[in-house]
Amino acid sequence: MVQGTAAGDLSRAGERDDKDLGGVPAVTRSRPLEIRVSEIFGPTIQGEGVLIGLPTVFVRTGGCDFRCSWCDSLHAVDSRYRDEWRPMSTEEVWREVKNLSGDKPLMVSLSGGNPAIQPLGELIARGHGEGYRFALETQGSVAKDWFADLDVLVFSPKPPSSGMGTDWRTLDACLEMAAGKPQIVLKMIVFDNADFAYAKDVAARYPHLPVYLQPGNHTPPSPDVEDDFVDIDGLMERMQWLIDKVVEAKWFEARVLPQLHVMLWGNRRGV
Ligand SMILES: C[S@@+](CC[C@H](N)C(=O)[O-])C[C@H]1O[C@@H](n2cnc3c(N)ncnc32)[C@H](O)[C@@H]1O
Ligand SMILES: Nc1nc2[nH]cc(C(=O)O)c2c(=O)[nH]1
Ligand code: SF4
Ligand SMILES: [Mg+2]
Repeated sequence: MVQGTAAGDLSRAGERDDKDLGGVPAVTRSRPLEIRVSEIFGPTIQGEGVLIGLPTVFVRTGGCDFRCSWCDSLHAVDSRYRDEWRPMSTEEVWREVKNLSGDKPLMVSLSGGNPAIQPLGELIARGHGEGYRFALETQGSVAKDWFADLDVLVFSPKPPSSGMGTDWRTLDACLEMAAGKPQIVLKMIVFDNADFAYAKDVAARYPHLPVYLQPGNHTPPSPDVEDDFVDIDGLMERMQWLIDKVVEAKWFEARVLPQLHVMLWGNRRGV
């Protein structure tokens, strides 16, 4: 299907492969949009945030417009690993999801990398037709019109420790795109006091959104190292510190959750 959007339209960023001549598409797209996939795995449990514990298949897309200092999924971010990423049609991704779930509808989590830079609208429509549900994890740096078709949208704006900035206009645009159907939540990673203050600021800006706070994993995996060491004691200390902060601030609407999959399986991929 031809996506007839104007050049520079943020809602379609990353979906164009036609030559652009001053806003006039010179080549009509003749093949379906392809999704850049790093890995598809599951069912496992959702380890983070509002859907924690729910059996889920993950579609992790390749490529990200951010480079967080502590990213735990560099194999889906750093272009050094792009040889591992597969361009797949919606139908191919869909077949793999169905195969993994044994044809029984369940929650599909779209993560990455930044899945918002991939053409996922058709996949969501395809899955909905068969009773599957879709959650998206994104930092809120790219807005897409298909956000409105999701079931759950997890915004994870990045705190100071990540080394990334926040473009509030883009975050606002993402929220506007998603207005209506999806359940929208904030999931914020906290490593230190500055991150905690940032999380409070974001929550104050969007007071209608439920807040999930997640202690940062200071031992994220390196894609080049086999050893998947995780400092669980350190994670639990940070978790307790974060709970103390929440209680001290009387922030009684916030929920504090660990990364359950990291506690269970460490930094292993595909779980
Ligand atoms: C790998 S990201 C992919 C989706 C999207 N790019 C994003 O950041 O929301 C999925 C989730 O993992 C979180 N995350 C990444 N590295 C982490 C770390 N070292 N400790 C805790 N959470 C982390 C992100 O903040 C995000 O909420
Ligand atoms: N079990 C499990 N839960 C997760 N929640 C968010 C994940 C992610 O990397 O996006 C993730 C993941 O990789 N595994
Ligand atoms: S935005 Fe998400 S995937 Fe991208 S670098 Fe940050 S944590 Fe990793
Ligand atoms: Mg992860």
